[in-house]
Amino acid sequence: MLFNLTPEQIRLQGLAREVADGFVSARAAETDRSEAYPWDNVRELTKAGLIGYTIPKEYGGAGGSFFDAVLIIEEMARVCGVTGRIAVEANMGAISAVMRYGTEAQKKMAAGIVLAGDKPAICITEPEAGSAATEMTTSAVKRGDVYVLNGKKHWITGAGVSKLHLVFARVFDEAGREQGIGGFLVHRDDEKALEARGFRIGKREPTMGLRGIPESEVIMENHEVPAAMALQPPGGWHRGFAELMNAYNSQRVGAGTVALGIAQGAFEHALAYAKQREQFGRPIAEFQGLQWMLADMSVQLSAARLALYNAAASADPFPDPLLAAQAKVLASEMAIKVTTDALQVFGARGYSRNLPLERMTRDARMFTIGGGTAQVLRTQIASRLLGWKLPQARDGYQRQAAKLAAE
Ligand SMILES: CC(C)(COP(=O)(O)OP(=O)(O)OC[C@H]1O[C@@H](n2cnc3c(N)ncnc32)[C@H](O)[C@@H]1OP(=O)(O)O)[C@@H](O)C(=O)NCCC(=O)NCCSC(=O)CCS(=O)O
Ligand SMILES: Cc1cc2nc3c(=O)[nH]c(=O)nc-3n(C[C@H](O)[C@H](O)[C@H](O)COP(=O)(O)OP(=O)(O)OC[C@H]3O[C@@H](n4cnc5c(N)ncnc54)[C@H](O)[C@@H]3O)c2cc1C
Repeated sequence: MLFNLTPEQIRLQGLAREVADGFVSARAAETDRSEAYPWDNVRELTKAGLIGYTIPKEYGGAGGSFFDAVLIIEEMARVCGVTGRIAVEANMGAISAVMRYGTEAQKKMAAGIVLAGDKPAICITEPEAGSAATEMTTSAVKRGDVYVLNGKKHWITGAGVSKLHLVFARVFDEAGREQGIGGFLVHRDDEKALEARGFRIGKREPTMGLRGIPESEVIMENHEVPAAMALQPPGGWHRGFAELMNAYNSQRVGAGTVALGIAQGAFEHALAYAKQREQFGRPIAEFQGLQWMLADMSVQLSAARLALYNAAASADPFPDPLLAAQAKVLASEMAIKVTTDALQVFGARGYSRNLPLERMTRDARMFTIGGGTAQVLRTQIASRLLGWKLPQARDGYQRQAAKLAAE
């Protein structure tokens, strides 16, 4: 075993499994069917201390590591992908960026919101800036002691249920000069009041899987954010995007872990069913065709788990970008294959909505897209392996040369 869990981690994993198997599992099918946010699960996780587990002790959390969070997430996702994703955003991504880069006041505010049961929303993607996130046009213009935000984000996980939002925007100073990309904290405590101040939730996407959590637009029209709520990483605005994305690597590992958990859950169902279902007068597990499928599933699960654990353990303070991207590509592609094969083991029953296999297959499909597509992450991996910048815009290399010449 490459990773020996500490006694505390074994306890944490056991607690997470108890909550997952004892409470979350029973509500997973209904969460998918109703497409309603599973507030009961959130309450149960909050009660167990699994929401905001990575928040430092001085701000009221357990001071857990990203590795600890991965243990929690895998257990939740094994039975319910949506709850796995909630555990990601309540421990990684936006909250981890605030806890690292925020002012005292920002940290206290964010910790209080999350520990009360909120899963923050991270608002990066725009209709015209998906993979090309640096082409975002949402602007934050300084005016006295506020920043005025204008723009539209879409596919924002939890928009409409989340209270804390970390909005990425292009920053301009009072003279209209561009400074870089930064983060802005918006607390949606009073929905109506915030709407009146130009921050509203737009239309919800009807999604293929992970249906219990909304994916919606976030629209900002002259929304004023106090300058005290600007999240400026230490390198300043011009390093803002790079440093915020560095924090985001934690969420990439988290997303990969949800994929792992879903696949692990599907595999466990398939293993049990193969021993129980009989055809030709014997258990289908006696057929070598299925034995090798089960063996391959376990091989892929082990590889993805090791890559994710390794990426999580590399955190200093955030997971290494290369390890995070490699682990997410491996886990997300593995989960599509493993859930599909697990469904196959069930034959027609797997295709029925009466069993969880079809839900797991739909849920697993997201992870080669959200959090950076598998294609874009491969380019990031290649860039770091080669030690080269690999600009993707047609004039990228010319722009790079001009920038170097100007420096
Ligand atoms: C980074 C990209 C948007 C490509 O854009 P560019 O080619 O314009 O940018 P780069 O020159 O590659 O990067 C600029 C700067 O940032 C640094 N960077 C970029 N990514 C990382 C990272 N992950 N970790 C650390 N640093 C990073 C990069 O090194 C550059 O810095 P230097 O100038 O070299 O010092 C594109 O590749 C990309 O990542 N697109 C995907 C966007 C994405 O992931 N969106 C996620 C939205 S949230 C979400 O989907 C939630 C779903 S979930 O399941 O949780
Ligand atoms: C369920 C779900 C939840 C999400 N949650 C959030 C969230 O909470 N917050 C948030 O900000 N965003 C979120 N997203 C958005 C997600 O980050 C984007 O979908 C993703 O970054 C890709 O952008 P896009 O969908 O616009 O695809 P595009 O960028 O339009 O890509 C389309 C296709 O082209 C390929 N492609 C694009 N550029 C390249 C390239 N240079 N090289 C090779 N191939 C390329 C892509 O891989 C993809 O196959 C979520 C998405 C999903 C599906």
